[in-house]
Amino acid sequence: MESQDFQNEQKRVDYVVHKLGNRIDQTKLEYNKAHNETKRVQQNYGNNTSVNYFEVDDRIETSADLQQQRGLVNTVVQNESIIENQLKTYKQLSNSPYFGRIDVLDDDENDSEKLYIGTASFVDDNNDFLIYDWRAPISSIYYNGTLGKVNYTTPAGKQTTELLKKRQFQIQNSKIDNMFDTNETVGDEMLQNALGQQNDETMQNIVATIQSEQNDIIRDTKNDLLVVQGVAGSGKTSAILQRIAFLLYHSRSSLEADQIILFSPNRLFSHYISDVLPSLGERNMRQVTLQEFIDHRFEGLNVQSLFERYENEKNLSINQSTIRNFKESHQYMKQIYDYAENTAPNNMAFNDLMLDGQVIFDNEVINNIYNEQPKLMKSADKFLNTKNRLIKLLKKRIELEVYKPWVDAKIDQLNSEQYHDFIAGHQLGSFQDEDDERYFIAKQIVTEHFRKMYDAIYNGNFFNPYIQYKKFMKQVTLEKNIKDNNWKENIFDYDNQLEMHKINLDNAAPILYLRDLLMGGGQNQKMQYLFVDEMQDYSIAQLVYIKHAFPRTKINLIGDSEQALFKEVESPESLLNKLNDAFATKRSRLITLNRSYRSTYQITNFAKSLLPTGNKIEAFNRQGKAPEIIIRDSEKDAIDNLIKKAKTELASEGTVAVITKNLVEAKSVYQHITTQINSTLLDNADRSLPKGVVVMPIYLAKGLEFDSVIAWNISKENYNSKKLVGTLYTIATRSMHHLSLISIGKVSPIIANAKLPINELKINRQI
Ligand SMILES: Nc1ncnc2c1ncn2[C@@H]1O[C@H](COP(=O)(O)OP(=O)(O)OP(=O)(O)O)[C@@H](O)[C@H]1O
Repeated sequence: MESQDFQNEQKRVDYVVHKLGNRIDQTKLEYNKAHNETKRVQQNYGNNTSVNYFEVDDRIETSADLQQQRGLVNTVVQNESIIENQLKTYKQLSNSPYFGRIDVLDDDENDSEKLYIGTASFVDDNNDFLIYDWRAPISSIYYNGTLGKVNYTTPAGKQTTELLKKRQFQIQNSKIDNMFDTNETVGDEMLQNALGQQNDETMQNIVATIQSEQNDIIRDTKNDLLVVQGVAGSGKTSAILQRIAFLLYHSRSSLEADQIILFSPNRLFSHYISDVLPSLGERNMRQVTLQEFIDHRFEGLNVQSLFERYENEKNLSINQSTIRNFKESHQYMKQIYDYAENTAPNNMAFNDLMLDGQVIFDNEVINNIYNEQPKLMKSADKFLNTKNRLIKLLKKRIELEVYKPWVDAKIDQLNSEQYHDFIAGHQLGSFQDEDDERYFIAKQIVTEHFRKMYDAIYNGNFFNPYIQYKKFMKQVTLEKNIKDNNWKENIFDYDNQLEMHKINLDNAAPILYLRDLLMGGGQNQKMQYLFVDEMQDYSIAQLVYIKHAFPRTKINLIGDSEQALFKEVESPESLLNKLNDAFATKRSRLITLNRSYRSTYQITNFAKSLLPTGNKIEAFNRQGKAPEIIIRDSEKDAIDNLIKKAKTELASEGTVAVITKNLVEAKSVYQHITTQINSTLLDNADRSLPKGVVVMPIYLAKGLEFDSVIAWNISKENYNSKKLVGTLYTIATRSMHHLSLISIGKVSPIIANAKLPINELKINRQI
C-alpha cells in the first residue's frame, strides 16, 4: 500500500505533467507556424537568388536586398530552433519532471515553500514556478545544504533560509519509481541506483545526484584558475560538463557555447561526452584534442603525437628524458619569451623574398627595416611594421614595373576578348587617353604578377621560425644536469627531423610560442573559458602555449596525477605551484576529489592498492565481484582464456574492453581473437565505440568506462617499472562492474606487492 505522501507526490507529478502536456500542444502549434514561416522565407530567398542573378545590372541592388533576406532567413531559422528546443525540453520534463524537492522557510515568512528541482525550469501560465532549474541559485541548497539554516548565493548577494525537508525522486514515464527524504547532501541510495546501471554508449548527465564537492567545482565563479585533482572515477569529467552547463545558464547574456573550449584526450572521448550538454538543453562547447590543435598550426609538417610518443617511450635514454623535461618546463618557455622580446631582434631568421627565381627583397633589406623599429616596441609590432613597409615597397615596385618592356609585350599579346575583360567594369569613355588605358591594364597585369609576393609578405614568409628556434636552442641557458654534448645532439636531431618534415612533440609548443611572439597572431581573444581534461598528460610548456593562444580565458585544469602514463607521479600541490607561477593568476583554487564512483567497491580497492598513496582514495560502497587474476604460462593459453573470458563477459555485460599497454600489443591480441569472437581494434582515428568486444591501448581508453575490462598481460615482464604504476591503475579503473587481469607467467611486482588481502582477489592460476 502506497503512503499518503507518495500518493500526494504522484498527484503533483500528474498535475505538472498535465500542465506540460498543455504547453507541449501550444508549443507544437507555435513550432508549425515558425516552420511554415521558415519555409516561406527560404523559398522567397531561393526565388530571388535564382531569378535576379540573370540580370547583371540588378546585381548591386539584388545583393543588398539579398543580404537583408539572408538576415531574415537566419532570424526565422533561429526562432524555429529555439521553439524546437523548448519542445524537446518540455517533452523530456514530462517524462521525468524533477528529481528533488526542498522545503524552505524564509525568516520573514510564516509558511514554508515547496520547491521542485529538475533539469530545466517550467513556469505555468500563472507565472508559478512548477519546476526550478537545477542551476537556479536556490537549487544549490539541494546539493550542499543539510537541514537547518542554510546560505545560498544569488546575484543580489548572500541569502539565508531554513531548509526543512529534502526529498529525492526517481521518476520515469511520469511515474514515481522511488522517493525518499534525506538529510545528506544527496543520498547514497539514489547514487547506488545511478551507478549500478549498465554503461551507455555515451555519458549521462548527473544533475540528480551531484555531490557536494562536485557542486563546488560546478558553481565556482570566483577563480581565474581552477585545478581539479580527482582520483579515477571521481566525476571530474562529469563535474566539468555540468559546470559548463552552469556557466552557460549563469552568464546567459554574455557567454555563448562556442566561447568555451575543451581540450579532450581523444576523439572517442569527444564523442562519448557529446550528449551531456544537449540533455541539459545546452549546445556543446568547442572540443579539440591537443593533436588537432597542434597539427592545425603546423601545416605541412608532421608533428609527433602523444600516442606515437607513448609507443616509443622505452627507447628514451635518461639523458634524453632529462632534456625532454627541461624543454617541457615553464623555465624553458620563459627563456623563449625573453629571447623573443629581447635577444632575437638583432638576429632574426629572415630570408630573401623571391619570385620566379628572382630576389625581390633580400634578407638584408628586411633586416634593416626590422632593426629600424623602435627598440622598446613589442616584437610582434615590429614584425607588423616590417610587413607594412614591405608592402609599401612592393607597391612602389609595381609602379616602376608598369613601364617595363615585358608588360608591353604582354599587352600586345592580348586578344580583344582578354583586352575587354581587363577594362570591363571601367566606365566607357572615362580614360583620358590611350596611355591612361594602357596604364590601367598594365597595372592589373603587374599586380597579378606580384600577387604571390604580396601573399608571401602578408603571411610573413620572409621569416623562418624553425631556423629561429634553432638559433634559440644554441644560446639557451641549460639546466645544470644537462651536458653540452647531449644538448648539441638534441639540436642535431631537431635538424634531422626537420629535413624529413617532422617535429618532436617537445619542440612543438616552444616553436609555436616563439613564432607567435615574434610574428604576432595565433591568439583567440573571444574565448572566455578554457578546460583541459586529463591535464596530467600535458606538459607545463604546452599549457603555457595554450593559455597564450586563448589569453582572455579563465582556466580550468582537470586531471589525476596518478593516471599519468609512462611517467612518475607529481603531487597536485607542486603542480599548482608551477601553474600559478606559469600563468601568474590572481585567484586560483585546487579542489581535490577523493571519492571514486565509477567502479565497484572491490575494483576500487584493488586499484587503490596499486598506488603508494592509494589510501586517500575512498571507494563508493557498491558491491560486486572480486577482480580476477588469470595466470597462464604460455601466450596460447592466455589467449584461449582471454577469448573464453570475453565471451562470458559479453553474455552478461554491455560493453567489454580488452585493454593493452600499447598499440603493438593491441594489434597482436586482436589478430589472435578476432576469428573467434566479434571484436574491433580501435585506433586513434576512431570516433565512436562499436558494439561487442573492443581492443585498445590504454591511452585511447582515457576518460572512458566499460562494464567489463580485461587487462592484457599484466606480467612481471610487461609491467616491470615504477613508471607503469599509473598505466595499470588507469586500466583497472576503466571498469565499472567486472575486472579481469590476464598474465603470461609471473604477475607484475606492482600487483604482487600490492597490499590487498588475498580474499579480495580471485586468483585463477594454471602453470
Ligand atoms: N554525482 C554523481 N552521480 C552519479 N554518477 C556519478 C556522479 N559522479 C560520478 N558519477 C559517475 O561516475 C563515473 C565516473 O565519472 P567521470 O568519468 O566523470 O569521472 P572522472 O573523474 O573523469 O574519471 P577518470 O579520471 O577515471 O576518467 C561516470 O559513470 C559518472 O556518471
